[in-house]
Amino acid sequence: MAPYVPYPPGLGKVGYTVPEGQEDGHELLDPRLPLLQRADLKDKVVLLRVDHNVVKKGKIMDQYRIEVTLATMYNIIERGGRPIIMTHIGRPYDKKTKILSVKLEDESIEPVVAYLQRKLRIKFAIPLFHVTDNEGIQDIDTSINWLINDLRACKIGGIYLPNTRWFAGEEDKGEKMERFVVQLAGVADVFVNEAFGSWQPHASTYYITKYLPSYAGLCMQSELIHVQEILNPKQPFLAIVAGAKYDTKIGPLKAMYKKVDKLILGGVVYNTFLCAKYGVKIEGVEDSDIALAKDLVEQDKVEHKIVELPFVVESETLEARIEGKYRTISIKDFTPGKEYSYIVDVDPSSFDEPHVVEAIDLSKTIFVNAVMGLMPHFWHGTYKMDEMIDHNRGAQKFFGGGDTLQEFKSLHPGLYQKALESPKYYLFTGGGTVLKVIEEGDPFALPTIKALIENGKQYGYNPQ
Ligand SMILES: Nc1ncnc2c1ncn2[C@@H]1O[C@H](COP(=O)(O)OP(=O)(O)O)[C@@H](O)[C@H]1O
Ligand SMILES: O=C(OP(=O)(O)O)[C@H](O)COP(=O)(O)O
Repeated sequence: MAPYVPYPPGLGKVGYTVPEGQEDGHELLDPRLPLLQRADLKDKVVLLRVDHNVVKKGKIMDQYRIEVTLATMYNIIERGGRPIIMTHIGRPYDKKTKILSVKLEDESIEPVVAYLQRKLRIKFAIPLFHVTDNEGIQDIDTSINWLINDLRACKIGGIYLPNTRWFAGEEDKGEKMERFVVQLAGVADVFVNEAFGSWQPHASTYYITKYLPSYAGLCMQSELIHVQEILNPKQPFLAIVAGAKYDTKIGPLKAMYKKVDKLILGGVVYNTFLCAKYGVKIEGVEDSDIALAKDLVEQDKVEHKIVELPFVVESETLEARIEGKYRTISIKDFTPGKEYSYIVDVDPSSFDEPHVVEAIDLSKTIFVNAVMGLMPHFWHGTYKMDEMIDHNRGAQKFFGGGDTLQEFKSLHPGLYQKALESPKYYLFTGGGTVLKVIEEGDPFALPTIKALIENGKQYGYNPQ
């Protein structure tokens, strides 16, 4: 049977709850993208990939990325679908060492499931699979069939799979991936991708679309619409990029450089840039990473778009903020070969420098994927940055990234609440994904979205 349902007569083209013509930005979606609203869900087991990557050390840090997926869950259940949900938490697989380490206490989905149960008052089952510390989970074993029977019989509200990155096949490109993805496809009838933040082509985000009729969820659609405002920004356009995920951010950052009028860097990204530009050595920054930042340095010698934050905080330890063991240093004192301990924050006073104030105040669009310092101890730079950005009342402000949103919320709860309601702010669930969209020049060229479009072709999706 065709995996698509016609639009119900007399009701909206997009969703059957929203009258035609009133859908927010629907015309900005690629018509080839199969939409959740068009999926035939009745009595189907729906494999739902979300980005609930909100757990650190066993605790939920910010529920936002769970909350924004509730509409899709409701939609699925209300239309007769039975959900199996999955997300990744953290980065258990180290690409450099190629070691997968399962941290059962720290990176389990259990806190997310507990939250969902409290919030929705329905029961979720978490299947138990054999897991080892360094090899993760090899297989979805057939014991899951008991739970699927219960799911179909509505004895449970949903199944929530273990952290997708604990499965040996999730980030593999070979036989392990093939086995995992076929097993995943075997438990469901339909796949829905709601994980805007998870653009990396892994088994649960990308390869799964080769096997099941696949659709974009409601939050995914909204993000794909809004990210186009960054592709066509009002100028001057300022991007502030910081944080720790250097390996996935550095490539897209170079594309971002071409798009912006000004760029401010912080976190590990800035440390690496400083090493590449000034020839200094900073503890923890690897030579291979510095090499990747060299292009940016060369490009900036010509275009001068990077607004350097002149004062940074050096600390002898990463463990805590210990009086006497950290100090503010000026990049004016950098000379080639000079060695520094960890650089863990930008000093808030950097944001009082006239060239920095001007870059922020004159911008009409500001994109922020930036935790400026090592949390939780070195929050001062991020705190000041958020204040300075809000000070520019006229600019359209886009914050994106799990940690970026989490810190924004915890450092400025009032401002964060205001941002949720304000037309001047938009909060993206993924920061790296926004950078990736800029690199691709098109949100529908994200690997995960291209896969959904391909899937639509395969199954004869017709947007009319
Ligand atoms: N100078 C620094 N050294 C080490 N870690 C840092 C530094 N600055 C920021 N971080 C860390 O970066 C993390 C956020 O990075 P990332 O995951 O890339 O952000 P996002 O989720 O917003 O995209 C935070 O946990 C923070 O502690
Ligand atoms: O936190 C995320 O991205 P983000 O740090 O860009 O917000 C997503 O969960 C993606 O995680 P990944 O970058 O480990 O694939």
